[in-house]
This record gives sequence, C-alpha cells and structure tokens, in this order.
Amino acid sequence: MIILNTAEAAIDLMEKRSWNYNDRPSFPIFRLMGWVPNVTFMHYGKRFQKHRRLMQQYFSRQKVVQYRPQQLREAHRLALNLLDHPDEREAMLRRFSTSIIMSIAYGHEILSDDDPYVQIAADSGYSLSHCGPAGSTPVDLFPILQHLPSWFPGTFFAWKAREFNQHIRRLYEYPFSEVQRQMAEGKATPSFVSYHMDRLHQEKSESSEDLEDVKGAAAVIYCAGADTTWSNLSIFMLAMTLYPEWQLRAQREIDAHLAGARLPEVGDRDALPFVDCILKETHRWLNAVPLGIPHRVIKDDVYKGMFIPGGSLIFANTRGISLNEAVYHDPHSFKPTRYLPKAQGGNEEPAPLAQFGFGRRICPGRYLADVSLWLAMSTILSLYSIKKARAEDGREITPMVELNSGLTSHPKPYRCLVELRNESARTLVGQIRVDL
Ligand code: HEM
Repeated sequence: MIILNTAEAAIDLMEKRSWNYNDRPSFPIFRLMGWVPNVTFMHYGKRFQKHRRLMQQYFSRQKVVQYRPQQLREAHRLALNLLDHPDEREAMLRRFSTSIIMSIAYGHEILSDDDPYVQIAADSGYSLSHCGPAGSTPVDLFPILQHLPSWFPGTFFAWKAREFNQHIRRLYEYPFSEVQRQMAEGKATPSFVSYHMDRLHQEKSESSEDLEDVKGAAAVIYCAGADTTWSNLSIFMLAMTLYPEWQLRAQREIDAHLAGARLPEVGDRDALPFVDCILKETHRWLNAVPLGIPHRVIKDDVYKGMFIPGGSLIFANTRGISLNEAVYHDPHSFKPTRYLPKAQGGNEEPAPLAQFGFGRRICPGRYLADVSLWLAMSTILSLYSIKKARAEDGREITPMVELNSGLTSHPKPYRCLVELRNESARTLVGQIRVDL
C-alpha cells in the first residue's frame, strides 16, 4: 500500500502519469454486496470508459446547470425541514442529498418518510458505512477469505456483505423498473435513466448489457453522491456550531447583498465570496472521503528515487493533503479567511483540491455536488443561527470533532440549535412554505 500525503505527489502520479495509476484494485466486498456493475469499483478498460461517458454526458459542468431548479427547491425544502423537525437534523440533511440524487437519477420526488425510496436509500447507505474501509478489509487483501466459513478469522465483512446484498439489489432493481414502467405509460419525468434509455432506443442498441450499464450507473450515482454530500453538510453544521464568528461574517455578507429580501441563488455566488470560503474550508477541515478511494498501479514505476511495484494499492490521502502544515497554517482550525487575499486579512492559501480525487478517476459528480452544497449552505446561513445546545443546567455543550469511518466518514452524533435569525428570515420561511 502506498499513501500519498501531498498534493504534489498525487498530481505527479495520478494526473501526470495517469495511464499507470488509474486502475482500481478488485473490491471483493463490494462485489459480494451486489454493487455490479459499478464504475467506482471497475478496472480501467473499455467498460470503465463507457460508464465514465454515461456520467460525463449527464454531469458535465455545462449540463449540471439544468438541475439547479431541483437543487434550489430541495435547499428550500431542507430549510423548512430543519425548522419543523429540530430533533431530526441529520435525517433532514440526508433527505436533502438523497432527494436531489433520486430526482436526477430517476426523476422521483421524495415527499414523505413513507416513500419506499427513503428506505431503499437508508438501507444502502447503512450497508456502505458498515462494510469496513474500502479496499482494505482482510477479505479485500486476501480474497480467498470470502470462500471460507463465517467462524474463520477475517471473514466477518464477507458475511456482512452477503447480508447487505438484498438491499443493494433492491436499489439497482426497484427504481429502474419504476422508470421503465413510467416510460411505457408515457409518464416518466426526465432523468438520467430516461435520458439514457431514450438514447439507447434511438441508437437501436438495447442489449441486456446496455440496460445493465444504465441501471448500474444510476445506482452508482446514489452510492457515490448521496452520503458524501450529506456528510459535507453535517461537517458544515458542526463547523458553524463551533465557529460562530465565521457564521456571523458570512451572514453579514449575505445581508449586505440581499438585504433579507430573498434567498440566495447560484447567480449570487460571485457576490458572496466568504460563503465560498466556508464551503472550501468545509472540504478541507474534515473530509467526507478521508482516504479517497484507492487506485491500483498498473506497472512498476520509480518516483523521486522510490520504487513503486505494479499491482500496489495507492491512496491519495485527502486528510493528509488537507492538513499539510507546509501548505495550511494551523490546519486543524476551521479558518475560512485563510483563502482570502492578504489585503483582506487572509493568507492566500490554496483552495483544497483532494476532496474529489485525482486523474481519470476524479469524481464525475463534483460540479453537481458543489452547487448542492453551496445552495444548502447559503440558504441555511441566510435563515438560521446555528448555536451550541445547552445542558439542563444551562451550560453550553461544545460538540467533539470526531468522525465515523467507512467508505465515507460522518461526524459522530452531536447536538446544536438551529434558530431563525430575525424577522425577515421568518418572512422568507413563510414564503417557502407557500411556494412548496
Ligand atoms: C461532496 C460530495 C462528493 C465528494 C466529497 C465526492 C468524492 C469522491 C472521491 C474522493 C472519489 C474518488 C476519486 C478517485 O478515485 O480519485 C469519487 C468518485 C466518484 N464519485 Fe464522487 N464525491 C461527491 C459527490 C458525488 C456525486 C454527487 C456523484 C454523482 C452524481 C458522484 C459520483 C462519483 C463516481 C461515479 C465516482 C467513481 C469514479 C471512478 O471510479 O471513475 N460523486 N467521489
């Protein structure tokens, strides 16, 4: 295993020598779980390129502009949900990211907790976060273990994966067959699946492999997009709880621009540079995917005098890169001003770049995720004060900064208060209620 702890090394190898560093290892755990086909876990090759194209056609920088109305609607719905369900903050943050993904992948709008898509998403999310570190469980390292009985040491995650298989297959099959049914009835809402099914139909290319590829690509959008976005939002709320001074500064910026007359839209982004600094710092301070997803080295190589054997697992260590003291001053502190020009009291530190990975494996959903996060953060900052909760004796409770680990990482449960900021926030929330 090779761990890259600087952006320089990750760029030198995974981008500049990408031909040699963009394979993936086999992930027997995910295969047992039923994530097949799934571009994230595919070896580099023709089928991988086909899947990347399916993604690229739908999530390019130009194409994602058309999903903004859905994202804005969900950001407003999130704002209402945070107010109406104060004890279910995490569930509501998760609902936000799941709703965007489900509506883009399958054209399905989640309106209530009884929706079967909510359960499907929750079961698959649970499976993903309880399957051990990606590519590094004993079964990943010694695949023979997957064939041994459950009492044999090191087989635990293989048996877990088999148990989760039913959840993952339901994620693949149920929403896809719903879209097929709606298309046959002429009632389908435009989505990733309907777009590619129409395309295949026009190209007269509807082999079972083509259909499996669209089905798998849609499921991977959920697998890769929902938990990561949710985790970033949870990190943001934690940071706002712990660092009220930055929250206030962002709110002053928003008020100066919008004067409480309306909520932010993507068109306001250039006028709100400090909100952008908060987004960058959220990515850097704690990471939704702290170790990235491992790549595999194809052939022997030498880097700065070090021998790298072909077949090695290679990790771009997002956490290490984000906390590099040679690049970021006082890296463990959440300090959005670090990105500002020196003339504005900043330190001109570089924007974080490891959070979406590197090279030809770079996250294809990054443009979509960026807008979802920005809209959710700027909407929440416009309307709410996020504060430390108080214990029964009135003392403030300071949350701990701790993450769970899995393929994606989340802050461990913490408490905070989300309160309407002022009268114009109350009016704006009233308007959202009417509009939705
Ligand atoms: C804040 C949210 C997100 C974060 C932090 C994130 C992070 C990542 C990272 C670190 C990787 C591994 C890159 C590498 O191997 O070098 C990745 C891969 C991937 N992401 Fe994301 N992602 C996010 C949102 C999304 C969304 C919204 C989608 C779908 C629309 C998506 C789809 C994918 C896919 C399909 C891959 C696998 C790419 C491949 O193996 O070629 N991600 N993501």
